[in-house]
Amino acid sequence: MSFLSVDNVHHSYFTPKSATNALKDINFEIQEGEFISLLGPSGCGKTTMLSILSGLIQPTEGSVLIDGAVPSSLTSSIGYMLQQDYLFPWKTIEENVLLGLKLNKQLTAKSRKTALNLLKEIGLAGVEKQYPRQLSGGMRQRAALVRTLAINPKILFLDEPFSALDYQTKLKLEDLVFETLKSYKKTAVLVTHDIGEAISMSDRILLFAAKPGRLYKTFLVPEELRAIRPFDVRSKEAYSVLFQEIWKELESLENHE
Ligand SMILES: Nc1ncnc2c1ncn2[C@@H]1O[C@H](COP(=O)(O)OP(=O)(O)OP(=O)(O)O)[C@@H](O)[C@H]1O
Repeated sequence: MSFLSVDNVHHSYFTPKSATNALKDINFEIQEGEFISLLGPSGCGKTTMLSILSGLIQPTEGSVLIDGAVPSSLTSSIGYMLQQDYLFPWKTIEENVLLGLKLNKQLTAKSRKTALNLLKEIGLAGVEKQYPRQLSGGMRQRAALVRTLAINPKILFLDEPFSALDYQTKLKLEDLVFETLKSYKKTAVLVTHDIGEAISMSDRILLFAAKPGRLYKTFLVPEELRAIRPFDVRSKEAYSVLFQEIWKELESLENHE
């Protein structure tokens, strides 16, 4: 059995005057430890898919199972990393990082030590007593990642977590997040508009199309690219080949709109 399964999911948004078919006939599976990207044009249902996977909304039809259970956004088995870091400005980095543990009643001497060690591992030693405003955007996103990992979630949902960062910081953080998630053997689903980011971080890419939102095509990232860090992936020939292939599919989708 797969770690995560999506069976015949449909989702529509209803307003008094209209109904939007946001997702139609979605079926896919994810294995434990896999890194999957959801890629596609604006409005193809990526965010809706992520909200359904994380239990934030219920699909109009169909079902999702994660580790045998219906996902719930209220459990600590699901972690998020979003475009904004959502650190509390009045709390120190240490307090922010430990907050999830506290709220989930998981804060012990051991879990505290693990979280603070992770902060060091991720290059944030010495900022524990500082406030978010004293840190750069990239450092704040790293702190947000530690806060997410501290609760030891079974799966992480990453909703364009690098899109608000400058290009250099984004590339560095892609490497760091990739290496951290691989070393902790985490399953992850990334929503992105960036083909390069999807190829360099993922094991598989699910390309969605719009109107109605649907899973259009799946791309398996070649083994040789999966074994190396994202920055190095970008200089490989297999990367350029896959980039062109996905680009052409996106262009043909736009021409059919
Ligand atoms: N709360 C809502 N009410 C009504 N329609 C919605 C709602 N949220 C999304 N939609 C519609 O559902 C469709 C899918 O939207 P969704 O945000 O999931 O796509 P997306 O691929 O994440 O887009 P983007 O890349 O622009 O963020 C779009 O047509 C959108 O307008």
